[in-house]
Amino acid sequence: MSSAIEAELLPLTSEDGPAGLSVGAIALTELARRFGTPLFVYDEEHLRQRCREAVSAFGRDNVAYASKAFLCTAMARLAHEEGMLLDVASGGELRVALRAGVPADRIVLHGNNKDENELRTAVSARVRHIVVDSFDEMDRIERLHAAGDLPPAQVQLRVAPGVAAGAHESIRTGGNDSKFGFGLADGVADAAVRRAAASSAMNLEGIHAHVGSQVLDARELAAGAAAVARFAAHAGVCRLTVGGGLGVAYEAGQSAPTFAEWARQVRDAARGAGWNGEVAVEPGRSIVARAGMTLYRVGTIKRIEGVRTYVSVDGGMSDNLRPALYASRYEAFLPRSPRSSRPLRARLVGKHCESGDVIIDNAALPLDLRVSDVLATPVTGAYGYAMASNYNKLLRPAVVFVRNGEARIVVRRETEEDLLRLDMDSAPDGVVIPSGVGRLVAARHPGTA
Ligand SMILES: Cc1ncc(COP(=O)(O)O)c(C=O)c1O
Ligand SMILES: N[C@@H](CCCC[NH3+])C(=O)O
Repeated sequence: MSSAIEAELLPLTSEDGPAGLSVGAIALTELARRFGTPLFVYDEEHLRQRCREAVSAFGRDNVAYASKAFLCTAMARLAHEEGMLLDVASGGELRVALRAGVPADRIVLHGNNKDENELRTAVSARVRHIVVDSFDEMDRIERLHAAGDLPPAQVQLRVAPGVAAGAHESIRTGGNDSKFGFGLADGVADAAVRRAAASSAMNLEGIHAHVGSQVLDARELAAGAAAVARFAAHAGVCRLTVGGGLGVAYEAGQSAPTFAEWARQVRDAARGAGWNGEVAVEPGRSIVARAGMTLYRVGTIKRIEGVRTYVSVDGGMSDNLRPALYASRYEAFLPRSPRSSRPLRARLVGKHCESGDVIIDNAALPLDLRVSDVLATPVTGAYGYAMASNYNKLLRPAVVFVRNGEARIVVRRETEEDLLRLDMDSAPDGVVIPSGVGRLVAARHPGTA
């Protein structure tokens, strides 16, 4: 644990040079200087390579990038250019994908509680298919169809196969006790197939399931695939989607299956269960996690004799919620000296007013770490920016793509003006109205107290 950061945790174009670690042929310290911190940096070449590997393992029409892991128009465009479909899980994600120019027939819509607007937008845009999650959603699709001139929706049915996997309880989805999908165990999935097949508002093309996320053993994904494949074969549909879930290494010593291994395992499992068609997947984390890292600046180092050392950086749980939510582990290193050994033990924390604002408990760090150093946490490309918040009114970081010596901001850093723009009681110049706010609200919104 005192050794230098492992190359397997860094983006593919990482190189050690006189200015320290570079990604996409730009030194990370230079990126921090130019764009400020905290900063999300993505290796564009790495992103593209992961997309290509996934497409080559599963086939162009069988792999959708699960955009919930990280989405902006640049990412949507990149995944589309590399031949992937795009999985969106809300009207907002759908909007970004369409704005990026991804054709609707390369987009699939998910969600356990899609509202009428989301469904109307998806059906009228003619997305490739909608993954239907409940009978209430079928009611909505039928109402929309009956009310207007919308075509029948192309649908797959999400089932809960009774197989759950994943690194934490909160990210396991496929069990019988799940908010997602029609249960196989209680026969509800059979009823859903009968209803969808009989409805003139839906064209039932397939069965879908997703057992969970951050799964490092492909056999667990294969077990889920077998359960859902058996059902799909019996349902007589022509498409089978087994979701995402392939894990990544976050710490030294971990390893994850390749896309080719995942493909082999789920295909064999599906075939063994009587499914003769193709198998589609929706990887999110495994496309983007290792391509991205976060750069912070160290602000304070507090040594408590006989207790521990705290190292505070300028971000925290607002840009990486995963440690607080799932006890997820990360590593950290100094981009100025990536080969340094890391014998110092410290709790790496953020700047939020909360003791649980821990990025890495017991982090391994170099002894010469000092205030104002740029510190990097690798493998933050998935569900970092995507789950970022404004807690304590911190500003969401900028996101930069780097490639061949060029860096481009794909999402700009939030500004205080952005925050105030949503605040209905702040004056136009950003000065908060000091008194009478309650009366003002009442006058603007009749009916409020
Ligand atoms: C339906 C569905 N597909 C795909 C994914 C992507 O999962 P992952 O990022 O683990 O690959 C998820 C999230 O876990 C999901 O719920
Ligand atoms: N947000 C989770 C994964 C959820 C996957 C989406 N179904 C994570 O950060 O690991």
